[in-house]
Amino acid sequence: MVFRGRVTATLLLRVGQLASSTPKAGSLLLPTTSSTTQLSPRNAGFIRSNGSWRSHHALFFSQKHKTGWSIGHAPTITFWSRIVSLFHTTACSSQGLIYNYDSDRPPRLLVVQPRTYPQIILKANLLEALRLASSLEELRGDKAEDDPEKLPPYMLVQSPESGKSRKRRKRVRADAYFGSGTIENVRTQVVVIESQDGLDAVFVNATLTAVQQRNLERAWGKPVLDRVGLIIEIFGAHAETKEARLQVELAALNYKKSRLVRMPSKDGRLTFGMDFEAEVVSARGRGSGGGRGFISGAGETEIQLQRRRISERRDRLLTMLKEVRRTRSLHRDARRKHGMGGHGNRLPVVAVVGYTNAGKSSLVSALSRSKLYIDDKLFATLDPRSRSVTLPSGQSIILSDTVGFIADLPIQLVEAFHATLEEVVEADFLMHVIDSSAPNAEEQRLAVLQALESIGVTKEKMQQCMIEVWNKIDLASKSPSDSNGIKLEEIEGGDICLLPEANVSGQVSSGEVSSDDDETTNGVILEEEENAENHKELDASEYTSLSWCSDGIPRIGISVRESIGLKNLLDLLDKKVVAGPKPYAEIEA
Ligand SMILES: Nc1nc2c(ncn2[C@@H]2O[C@H](COP(=O)(O)OP(=O)(O)OP(=O)(O)O)[C@@H](O)[C@H]2O)c(=O)[nH]1
Ligand SMILES: [Mg+2]
Repeated sequence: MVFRGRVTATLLLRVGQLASSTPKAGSLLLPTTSSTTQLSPRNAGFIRSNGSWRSHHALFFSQKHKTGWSIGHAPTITFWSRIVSLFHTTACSSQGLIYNYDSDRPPRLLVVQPRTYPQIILKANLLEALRLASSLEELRGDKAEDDPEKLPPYMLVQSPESGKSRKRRKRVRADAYFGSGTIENVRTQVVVIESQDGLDAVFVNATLTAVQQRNLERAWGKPVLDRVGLIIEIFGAHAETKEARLQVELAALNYKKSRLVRMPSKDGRLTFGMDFEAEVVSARGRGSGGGRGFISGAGETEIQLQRRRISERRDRLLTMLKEVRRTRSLHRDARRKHGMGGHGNRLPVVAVVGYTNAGKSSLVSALSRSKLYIDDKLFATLDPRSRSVTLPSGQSIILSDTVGFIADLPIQLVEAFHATLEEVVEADFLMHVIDSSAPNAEEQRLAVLQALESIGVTKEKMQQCMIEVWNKIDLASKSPSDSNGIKLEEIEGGDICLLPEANVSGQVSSGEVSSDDDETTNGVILEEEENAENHKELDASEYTSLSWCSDGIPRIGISVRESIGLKNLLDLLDKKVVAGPKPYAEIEA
């Protein structure tokens, strides 16, 4: 047995060959994927008497590494259990990064979705919001999307940013984002849901300023998470490696820095931080020391102190990240030069990019015949993983699975994950995976292209080095969002609250709530028709063979799940890699 490093951080255990059998209640599980195995709160656990996992950490691991479990022999259990309980204690006390929830009891959220037009985009946005909200729920072990009844309650509300007419747009209220009618409608629903099922927080699927967030929290009497905050929180919950955890913490710090608010601390004193029912104050206005005006400056105001603390932590994180990245970069270079089938030659790297949940990891796994972590949830992959693949011509390449993008990707995450995303910028070729079954596939495609541009991938590189892979063509003709227990028929009225189907009775209250909306429906229909042209459902058969986008990027339709089109894709990739970076039309000519 070998112990290295600090006990609370990482414990490396040499796990012997343990008896392998069906897990029994009370057994301690240890992963045995290799002789040296990392034991952390997420990869060791007990089985309860009813057969379920004792904690979500263990469940997390069990989902992720379906192979390689062993059951410890009885005499070793007491020893191991002490170690494991130590980790459980550490893990169970951990909290969210942005919003202080107990990781053992992720928050129950009410999703507030501002309306977007046309309806198909609203459907897609709402589905995404629900998936984001249930990402934290999944930590409990429930898979909300498998069961519509477990979807969080949601409300469709008037959007100040995308009203039905140009006149209504840009009416975002600087102090509270929404209009007073909408705020009141949400408040009513918060009270109803709270009294029935309990409610911890409200998730607004939009980007809010600190002041807007604080005022909404006051109006609704609940903590409010905006899109950026929730995405960072989900990254935090899914981060596994040291680098990912450091990067997420950095993103959370960047987010918090711009949102320092005054709040009651545990001892009742008002202090600065990020929390519910806090008060935004200016740096000078209410500082505990330093006086006012030109005589200020003696000592440090409270907000300065908090900012300094954040900056110091940020510097520490950056130093730690630098070290972790240096090691990873050395490994990467070694792998490129010698590792996978090379004779000292650098293998071409193909970065697999795309919207989150498009099927990137599934594709890399299928092409390389290896097992990467695949899950039907947003941001399943946070660390780049590389696998080698031999193309039909005999040329070997490295496929690099990457973190997924999302529309309105928080800038804090882009900055923090800079090094991870650098792999994409440096890659020789890009394989852009698109979920062709998504109702807003085209919007997702554009969001990814925009994100790629923002991290430094030039348009020229996209045209010369990219292949578009339209995945999930087995689903493209179905409409998955319709079967998710989401009801949208009633969106023509005012703000509506919809609960998951099992609870809907008596809760659909479009007639009872007041509305900010003073529009006639004429404008809606016209605009929807105009836009609908651009958002036609995809016809799967269109893409089963190679075709070209208008900008010259080759696109091909596949289904990883049904193994359709994978051979064609390899042939296309082969052509592209052998020809080198040039527009596909030139390769064909
Ligand atoms: N129906 C269908 N499902 C697929 C296909 N390819 C992948 N999936 C499913 O899509 C879900 C997401 O797959 P992943 O490979 O984890 O997606 P990803 O793009 O790596 O997602 P992130 O890492 O979260 O960004 C999983 O449930 C897969 O089983 C396909 O061709 N057809
Ligand atoms: Mg993935």
